[in-house]
Amino acid sequence: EMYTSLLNTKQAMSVERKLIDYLGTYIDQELERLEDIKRFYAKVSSLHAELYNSPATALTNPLVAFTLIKRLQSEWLHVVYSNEALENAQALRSGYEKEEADLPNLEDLQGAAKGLMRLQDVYSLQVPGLVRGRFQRVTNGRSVDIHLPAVSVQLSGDDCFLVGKVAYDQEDYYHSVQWLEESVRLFRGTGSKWSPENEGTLHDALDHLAFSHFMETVSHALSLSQELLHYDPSNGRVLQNIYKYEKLLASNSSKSAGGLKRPSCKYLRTRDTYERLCQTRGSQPVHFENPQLFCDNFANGHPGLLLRPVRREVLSLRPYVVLYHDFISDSESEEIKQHAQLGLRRSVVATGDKQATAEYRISKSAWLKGSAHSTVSRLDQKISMLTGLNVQHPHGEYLQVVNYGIGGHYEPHFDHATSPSSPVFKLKTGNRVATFMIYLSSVEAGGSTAFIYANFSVPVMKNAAIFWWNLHRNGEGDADTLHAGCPVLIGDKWVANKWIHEYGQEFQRRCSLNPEE
Ligand SMILES: O=C(O)CCC(=O)C(=O)O
Ligand SMILES: [Fe+2]
Repeated sequence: EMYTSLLNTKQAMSVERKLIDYLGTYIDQELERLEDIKRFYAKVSSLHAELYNSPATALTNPLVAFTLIKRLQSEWLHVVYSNEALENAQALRSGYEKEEADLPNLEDLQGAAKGLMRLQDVYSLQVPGLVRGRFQRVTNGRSVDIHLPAVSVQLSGDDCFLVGKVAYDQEDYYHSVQWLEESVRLFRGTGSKWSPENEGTLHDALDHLAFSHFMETVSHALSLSQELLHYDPSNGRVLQNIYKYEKLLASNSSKSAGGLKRPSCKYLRTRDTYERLCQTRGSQPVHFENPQLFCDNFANGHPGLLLRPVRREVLSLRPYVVLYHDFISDSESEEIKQHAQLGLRRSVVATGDKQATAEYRISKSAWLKGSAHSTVSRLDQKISMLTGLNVQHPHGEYLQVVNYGIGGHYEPHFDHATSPSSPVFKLKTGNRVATFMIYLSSVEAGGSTAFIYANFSVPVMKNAAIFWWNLHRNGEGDADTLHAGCPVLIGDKWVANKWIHEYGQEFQRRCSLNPEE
């Protein structure tokens, strides 16, 4: 699952470098082989040009006759039945096979394509812009670059075909139409010139695009007719049409088609806010408007922090969210990422009493124990000094280091358990009362942490950390903490989570029966 973490995608780059070397060797050998064949061709054809005028005399020379017979008995045979082409191809293939275990699989490709479509949606990016390597949005009828990446590439007709096909196979005609339109445009532009690397052709793209348009139109027709039926419930003609449209859709689709709307609207209730917060950071906390939001140098009265207090910024009171600037140093960040590398596995989420992967959390994560790494244990101490909380296992979970991949994200969620059977309770130290999250990297664009109901988002700020309470003082989950990691638009985002549990904090955070606190 190389698309779920940029670290793995980086490793893919070195695999391709090796493949480039194999192909280079192959081309050299094939050119040499063709040179040899050309030499034979030139030899034989020039002999014929010389002797053609007088073949009868020429063959009276036994040397000429002998070489003719030899060529026809043996030389041509060797040239025509040479194994060299096969041997060269075989060498190329065996090089490729050596790397096969490290190559992305179909799931990676589909995951990467879905990542692109996610970025398209969340950041309202235009497909024609993306295809030209630009990150653009339409504002007041004009395409505006929302970010200029340091490096970029243009996509080919086949690249777009693939993204469109991934959408198509999911019966997501909203996306397939947009990507296949671009594919058709680009394939037409190349005059259907054959390329050995391509999977699709203009024909394939047209075929898939036509069907996508058809499905889109029928479902549009269906939704318009349903609206009409709402105003005119006894209209028999409309009823009949609806029946026809539904039959058409059902015969061409296993699920009911999503139609013109964007698919996967599980989070529809919060989606618009989420996307707005990802795009614009929402209505950011404005300190002068609310004097209770402030910045200070904070030592928490702890001797360990007195000489080096941490710059604290209170971002929100409900829920209570604070940002600690420069909580960690560059070298500590690098060390943590280094330690985590080998342990990175696809991130999971709690579903019932189990842990499972999910589309709504695309990243890889690793757990680091303080007892195994002195940097981690120093961070634990510093978190403890700042928050006054007991973060020792099992009162705090091990440090979870997360690396996001292509369009990697974590859709709106709670960090605390919302069901009594949640795996969070396995530690037997209660629910996750607080979250301390450290940003171990910066990003070029995207990837903010969005607090949906609180209506603000925190941009990725390298070495800073945010802290918030997940639970009210009465132990109930605080619904206002609903938050998300926005998809990373450009960059390599790393965070580390320290989840602190209820038990062990009884004297640091007193409980209360007041559900407001
Ligand atoms: O990456 C982020 O900004 C948020 C991550 C998060 O909420 C989590 O890992 O629980
Ligand atoms: Fe979270």
